[in-house]
Amino acid sequence: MNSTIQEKGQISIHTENIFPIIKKFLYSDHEIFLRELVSNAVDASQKLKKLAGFGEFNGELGEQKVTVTLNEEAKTITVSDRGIGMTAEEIKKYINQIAFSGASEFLEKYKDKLDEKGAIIGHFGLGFYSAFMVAQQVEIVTKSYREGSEAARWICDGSTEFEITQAERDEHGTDVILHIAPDSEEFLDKNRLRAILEKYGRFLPIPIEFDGTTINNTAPIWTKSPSELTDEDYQNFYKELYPMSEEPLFWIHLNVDYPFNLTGVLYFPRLKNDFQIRREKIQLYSRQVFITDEVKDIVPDFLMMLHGVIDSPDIPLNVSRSFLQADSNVKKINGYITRKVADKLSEIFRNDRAGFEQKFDDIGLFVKYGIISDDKFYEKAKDFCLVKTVDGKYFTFEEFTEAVKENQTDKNGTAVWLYTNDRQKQDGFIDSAKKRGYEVLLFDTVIDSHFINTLEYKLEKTSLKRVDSDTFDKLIDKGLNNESVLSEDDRNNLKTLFEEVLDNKTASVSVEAMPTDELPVIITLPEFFRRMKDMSALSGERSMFGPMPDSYNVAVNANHPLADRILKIGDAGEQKVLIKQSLDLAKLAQGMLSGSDLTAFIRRTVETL
Ligand SMILES: Nc1ncnc2c1ncn2[C@@H]1O[C@H](COP(=O)(O)OP(=O)(O)OP(=O)(O)O)[C@@H](O)[C@H]1O
Repeated sequence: MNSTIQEKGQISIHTENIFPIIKKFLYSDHEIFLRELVSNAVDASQKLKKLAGFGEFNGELGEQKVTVTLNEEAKTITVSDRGIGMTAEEIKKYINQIAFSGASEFLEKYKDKLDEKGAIIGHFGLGFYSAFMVAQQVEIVTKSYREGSEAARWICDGSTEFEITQAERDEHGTDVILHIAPDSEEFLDKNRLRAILEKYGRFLPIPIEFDGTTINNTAPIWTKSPSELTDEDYQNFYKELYPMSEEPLFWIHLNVDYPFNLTGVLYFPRLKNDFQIRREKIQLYSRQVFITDEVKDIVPDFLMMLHGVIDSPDIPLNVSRSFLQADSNVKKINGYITRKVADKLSEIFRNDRAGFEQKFDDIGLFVKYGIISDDKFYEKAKDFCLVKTVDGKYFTFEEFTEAVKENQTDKNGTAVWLYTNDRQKQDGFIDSAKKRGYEVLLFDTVIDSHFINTLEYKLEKTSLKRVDSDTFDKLIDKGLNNESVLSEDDRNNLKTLFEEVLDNKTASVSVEAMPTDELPVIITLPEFFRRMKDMSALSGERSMFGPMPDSYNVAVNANHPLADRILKIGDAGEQKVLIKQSLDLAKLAQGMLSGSDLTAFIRRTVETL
């Protein structure tokens, strides 16, 4: 080995010493040094393969792979490739100038954001110099692929001074040797290194060898053409990504190269009702290098319920997250993915309606979330989004509008869609609705209260009412008033009697002429207030609707024989008991009776047996 110093020099950069800043800046993410060095090694290998392909390199290509070696005793980590290598001149140009200026430019640009942890996607742009986050000295031993090149060694200890000497090396390629600093010895651990390599490099296009094994799949399915792939390939890849998950429902292969470059495979997981815990499963890659699985701001919120991989070199990685949302490529990418997802769902809907219905319980949450949050998605989804009745029948919006037009249009020409959010609790109300031939929809997922609002806003002349929000004649008010068998005086009397027993200022009492086969008293929860309450409960906010009192209506059926009996009963005590009993029955039907009220009700009922 020739150790005569050929050149010592000073790297000219503006920042006096950028390394402490690098350390501070990337404090939480030191491990990315390995991603940067391995990516450089992969790039160098691919460049040589390309040159050989063009006929510009006729030497021995050798097995193109990148090897990572850990030497715990010497406290070094070495990244080796058999790529294009560098001449001493190229080291000066690429490492001393480009890499250094790249690093200082990067820091210059983002130093205002030093405290904003994770502000920059994947901390891209730092490249080779990220080695100094963990190394006290970095050594490069390299030989260019060009014929007659001499090997060179570059050493730098993290100051702006470097040294270049001649070196011994038979084959073209580069070794980057990191002499790990005392405060970074955590990286001198085999398992830790393997974990980092698997995280960032599991789909790199050149084999990465570590500790005798290859850690990566060099040709993940998103880099292939859909025509080469079978369903099994997609399913296997899903298992590779998420070994613990259930099988996906279906998938979309993304592949576009104009006006931006993007490939990927997105999977529809079985979501059921738990969309919160399944978020952040999409992995973002840039040319097969893992960047992040926090794709918020890159992918529309509702699409984050999907799983899979997106690979795009056109997503700017060295900008802060707030910039990202405004980036025109990111906007276009969002639009493209949304469109592809909607098209896929539409295709399944058209080609296999039965299969689509079967899957809808799993994807309904996703489709509804999309409809709520994205107008463009709504424009497509309105034709395939389904609503389900309590009898298990599925309808599109248009089909349902048509199905209920005849029987569920009120006197103002508004179609009324009835729904339940709890078929057990609202069983009596559902039953009454069905007796009248009404269809009752089932809206019992976490986002249905938002979905209902969106539907009402989007659909023309349609209102949605929960089955227990009004008495049946008013729920769909067709303007056909039942005759009351009671006089007006009797009705007023009855109202006062009930108000006295009820003794609740937030509830209102009305006496209505209902069919005799309806219950004597019905408690309804007005749609508007109930919805406000539901929404504020869902958002968890203490909004202006904060802890709202239960507002409900008590409707006394004037035509029920009990009404007449109550009025005619001589004994005031007995009258009170009868009113109390009928009120409690109505509360019971609404699930509103509990605690001491329920106990008292049971005692009273037992006494009458
Ligand atoms: N293993 C290597 N073999 C050959 N050349 C290399 C190798 N590593 C680095 N280089 C050269 O050094 C240059 C600077 O590397 P650096 O990682 O700082 O930036 P980059 O790879 O160009 O960009 P990025 O910021 O995306 O990493 C590279 O462009 C390349 O020319």
